[in-house]
Amino acid sequence: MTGYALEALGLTHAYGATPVIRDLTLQVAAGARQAIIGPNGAGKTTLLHLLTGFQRPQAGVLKLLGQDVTALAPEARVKHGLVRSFQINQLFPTLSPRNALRLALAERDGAGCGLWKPLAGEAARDAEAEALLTETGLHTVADRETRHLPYGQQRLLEIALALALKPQVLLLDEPAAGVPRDESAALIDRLLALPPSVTVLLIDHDMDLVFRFADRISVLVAGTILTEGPPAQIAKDAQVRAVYLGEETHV
Ligand SMILES: Nc1ncnc2c1ncn2[C@@H]1O[C@H](COP(=O)(O)OP(=O)(O)OP(=O)(O)O)[C@@H](O)[C@H]1O
Repeated sequence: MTGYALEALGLTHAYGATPVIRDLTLQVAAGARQAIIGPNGAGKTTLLHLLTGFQRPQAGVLKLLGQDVTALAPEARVKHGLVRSFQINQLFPTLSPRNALRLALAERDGAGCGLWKPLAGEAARDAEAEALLTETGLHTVADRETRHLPYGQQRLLEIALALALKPQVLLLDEPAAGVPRDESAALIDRLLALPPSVTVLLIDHDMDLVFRFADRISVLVAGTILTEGPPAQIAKDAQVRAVYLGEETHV
């Protein structure tokens, strides 16, 4: 065992003849709060697709808890514990957080349908749903229709749904994007309180969030990791500053 929850070793990916991810190596220690930042077009979305399995690398290996998962389909990676937070447009707008979580938990356990195993494990799942509601602070709005929730709470529900899948590694793709300022502090507090047993890899543009959340930052530029280290080191890195010079975000 290497002590890494997630390892991408020599990943390479091109769209047609254009290489977008170039011999990229990224190692995320078990229990880490690691972030990937990078300017527009650096390859963050492509990397996310390679990690989740929605795209296949042309070269390289992806390991989850030391096990090679490069050939696994997205659903199989989820079963192995690599989970990406759900996207808002995948939420059922008329379901409440409580019912959305119950549904996700039943689906996870293969109890979503089939009359022959009606209430199997239901009480345990209900208790799990309540725990997730409390953990994400959604217990106060547990029975409101999702479409009526403030946007920050909708994004928390995405994270609760991801946690329902019992991730070993949780991938967060811009979890605070579009969340109004007055709601984002509460969202960040919840992210900071995620269970320490879950390794988190955050991919984001939002420097306030990244620098508050991460204990390690990897800087992706032109498809490869330019540099990485603790936030204080990245903040004063001349190369990183040069990459962001002229952009609105300040490192
Ligand atoms: N499906 C595609 N076909 C061809 N080129 C693509 C495709 N998707 C992305 N690209 C190109 O690959 C490069 C990296 O894109 P990607 O979206 O991965 O970067 P990003 O860091 O997520 O960018 P942004 O921060 O702007 O979302 C860009 O030059 C982009 O134009």
